Amino acid sequence: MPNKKKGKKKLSTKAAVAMPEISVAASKREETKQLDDVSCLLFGPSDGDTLPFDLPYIGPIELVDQRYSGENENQVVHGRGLIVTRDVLPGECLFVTLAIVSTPVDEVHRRFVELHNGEYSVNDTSSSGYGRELEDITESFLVEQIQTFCKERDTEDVDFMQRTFDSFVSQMSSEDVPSAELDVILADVSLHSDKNVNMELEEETIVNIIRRNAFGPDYHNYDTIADYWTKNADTIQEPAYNRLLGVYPLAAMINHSCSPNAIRIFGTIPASIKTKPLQGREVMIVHASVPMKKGTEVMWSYLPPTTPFNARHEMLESKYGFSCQCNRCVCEKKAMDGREFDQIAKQNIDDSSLPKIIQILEAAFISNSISSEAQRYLRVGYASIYMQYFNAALASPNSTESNDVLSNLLKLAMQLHFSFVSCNNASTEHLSILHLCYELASSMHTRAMTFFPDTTNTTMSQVRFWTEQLKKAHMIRFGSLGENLETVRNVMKHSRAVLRNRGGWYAVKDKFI
Ligand SMILES: C[S@@+](CC[C@H](N)C(=O)[O-])C[C@H]1O[C@@H](n2cnc3c(N)ncnc32)[C@H](O)[C@@H]1O
Repeated sequence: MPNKKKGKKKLSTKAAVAMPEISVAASKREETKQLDDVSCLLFGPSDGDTLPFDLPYIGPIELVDQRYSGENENQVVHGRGLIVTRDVLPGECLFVTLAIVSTPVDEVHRRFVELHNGEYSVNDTSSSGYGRELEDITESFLVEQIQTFCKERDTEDVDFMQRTFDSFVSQMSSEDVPSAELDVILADVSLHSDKNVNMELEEETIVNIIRRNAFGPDYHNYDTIADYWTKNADTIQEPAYNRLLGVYPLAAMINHSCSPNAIRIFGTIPASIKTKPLQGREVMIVHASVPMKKGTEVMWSYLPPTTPFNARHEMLESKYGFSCQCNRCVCEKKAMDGREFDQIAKQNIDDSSLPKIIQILEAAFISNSISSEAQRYLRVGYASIYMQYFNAALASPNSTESNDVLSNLLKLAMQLHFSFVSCNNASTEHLSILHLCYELASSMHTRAMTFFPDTTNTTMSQVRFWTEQLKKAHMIRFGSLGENLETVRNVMKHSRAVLRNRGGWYAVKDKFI
């Protein structure tokens, strides 16, 4: 994406191009009622055939363009981006946007199986190694779809998706797109196809656009999905996702921070609803994950938050072409200053050495007088080690030994939880930690009931504490979900099932029992 010049420019809000049924966003933006409950996009509308709100939903956000004005040469610029137009609280919905192209999971699965004729050389324990191949199939499928859109744009009856798509491609493939056209993306409606848009895109250009702007599976990576498919008799029973890769133009305007303030989930508009162009389409729902002051830029993380500093920088440079200057990076860089945390964390780790390594890490944070803010950021970067430790503790056979070990683990877990709250609140990895802590606490409670009945009050309050934290994190990520606690419970069950049974968050894929 071009970062041409520095400075910041707020865009004017022109009326949206008139589009039947769904062209409501820009012109009505000011009066739009805050959307709190998106559960109908996750579980279907209660009346079965109407959505209780218009889509796309544009909440308290505005698009800004930092490419063209040049006020301050030293200012860090991210190109185009979104800001909030008022103060917002965690869990508030910022927008719901529709995918303009996506790769339905059943079609990708069909191609994957076809390629192998249903035969794979895998063993039961290790990763199947088919992840890269699955990614290629998915990506080329998306390229095909985009090429089809490009070809069909000249026909008389160009539909809503094609117009939106034209607009998106024009924004992404040219260095010189006038700012005013950004309103089109914000409104999720499109330029008219007689605009000067180059649709003769090389495959390489499309792949570049996809790699920087399409959104892949949320809880998973391609390896875990390929593993699941190759080891489960070619079925895609109960997929936790309907598409593997999707392009959501408005979401593609969001810049990266390693300590983000927004979080996304995906949903599907039920096929049963009456509004035709929307039926069955994929949506992305974005919520604030921390409090934001009016004018703050909306940012999320392009990488798993558990990636340590050096690895994050390499990935952001090579894939997105920028060096991150977010608060977390600045803070961690200062704290690291020649210290070897990475070396400690990279030691040959087996289950028995985990407590020692964590002890050394924690001691190193303290002995080097690392600020508590930096400690939290660093801890999140090394969270995989903590997860491994908690998993190992859970996996150990029931014993009559005292609950002290588990209780110390929960103290550590608490620190990690608070670190996620101030660094990557309600992220997939945060939810994983919370599910795990809940299991640790339950396991402590079960042991206490059998061996230490005097302590069951304490252990029960631990279970309650972690249940509450789980609920809170889910309600930030998924929104208020109405007033129906059953919906919240379902969402918690869903994330737990995805993470636990279907090889979710990959850093814990081998265990998480
Ligand atoms: C998905 S796009 C985000 C929208 C982009 N700013 C634009 O104008 O199209 C990703 C690109 O935005 C820029 N970007 C995102 N986050 C950034 C950051 N923290 N610092 C510098 N550039 C960033 C990079 O050029 C990156 O390849």
